[in-house]
Amino acid sequence: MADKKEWDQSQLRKYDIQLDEIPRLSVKDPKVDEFIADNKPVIITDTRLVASAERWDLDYLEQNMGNGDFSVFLSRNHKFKYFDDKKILPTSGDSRLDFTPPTRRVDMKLPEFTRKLRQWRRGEERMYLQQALNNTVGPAIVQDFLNFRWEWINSKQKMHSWGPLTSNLLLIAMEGNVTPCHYDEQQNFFAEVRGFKRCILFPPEQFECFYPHPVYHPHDRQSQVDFERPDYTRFPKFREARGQEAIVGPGDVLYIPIYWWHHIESIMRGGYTISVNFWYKAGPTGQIVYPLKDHQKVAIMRNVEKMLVEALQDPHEVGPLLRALVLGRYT
Ligand SMILES: CCC[C@@H](CC(=O)O)C(=O)C(=O)O
Ligand SMILES: [Zn+2]
Repeated sequence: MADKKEWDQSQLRKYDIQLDEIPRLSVKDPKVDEFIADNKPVIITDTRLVASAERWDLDYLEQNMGNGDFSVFLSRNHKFKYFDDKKILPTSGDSRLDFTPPTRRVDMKLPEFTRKLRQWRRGEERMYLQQALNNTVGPAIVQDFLNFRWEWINSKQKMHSWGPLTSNLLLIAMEGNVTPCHYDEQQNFFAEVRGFKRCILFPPEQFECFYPHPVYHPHDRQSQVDFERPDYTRFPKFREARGQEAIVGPGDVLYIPIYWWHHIESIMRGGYTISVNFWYKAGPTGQIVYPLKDHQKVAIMRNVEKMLVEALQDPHEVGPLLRALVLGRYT
């Protein structure tokens, strides 16, 4: 008898997007390495990568996380759209450059976070704990962390010539929380410890469907498209987006390839979720091979944008200059 499904479609938010399935492969399947080598998403089951965290729940974390401060983001809705506060320009009087942060970050001790989580009432700000695991956590958690299956993940890092591990983020989300569509410039092994998260991914070649904010903007790398209410007038190519989705559950590891767009939501009415990600810098480019890969073109576009903003100083001159350069000449 197939085990009862642990979630149903009513717990997923409704989007008008064409979606296929992300393949699920056992860690023993050699095809796993083909997917990683091809920078294609895959869910890897039975890795035991974070098995030592299986006992992590709010009580255990409360008792063992130590007395450090943890970064908790607060949002007045269910979206936690990342922004880089180092890119927020001083108020310039030019309203086009003004930025209103959609969330705010506070420091919390873990007992305060778990208490607020238990006492949360609709209408209150939602919370999302996002904290790099470091040595300020308690000794039991350090032990669990050291007991991650580092030999497996290190072998993947080596086999695929990735760069160094940059961080492991501990993610504790409330049910229904959404991290809107964005890409990262790092390879990511995304490990689900508790609860269920729906992950929707799109390849870098669909860049034109997602209209990311400009590189100088605090929302750099984040899509401007609101999946719940897409503005097809401003973002017509969003209709052409075609993604792959999967629901990750405890013990699943999702490979999110560098530069791939991803939207991740903790399913509604599924309780809080706990995830740990493993971000790696890209490996060395080595010999440039043509035709260029799509993510390389994204990197080139980023460099052109950065150079032009630097050279022109006024970001509003970038559009007109690029139009003058392209229209009637490269079109
Ligand atoms: C801050 C990182 C959040 C995470 C998505 C999620 O689990 O909500 C993600 O985007 C990633 O691991 O790259
Ligand atoms: Zn991400």
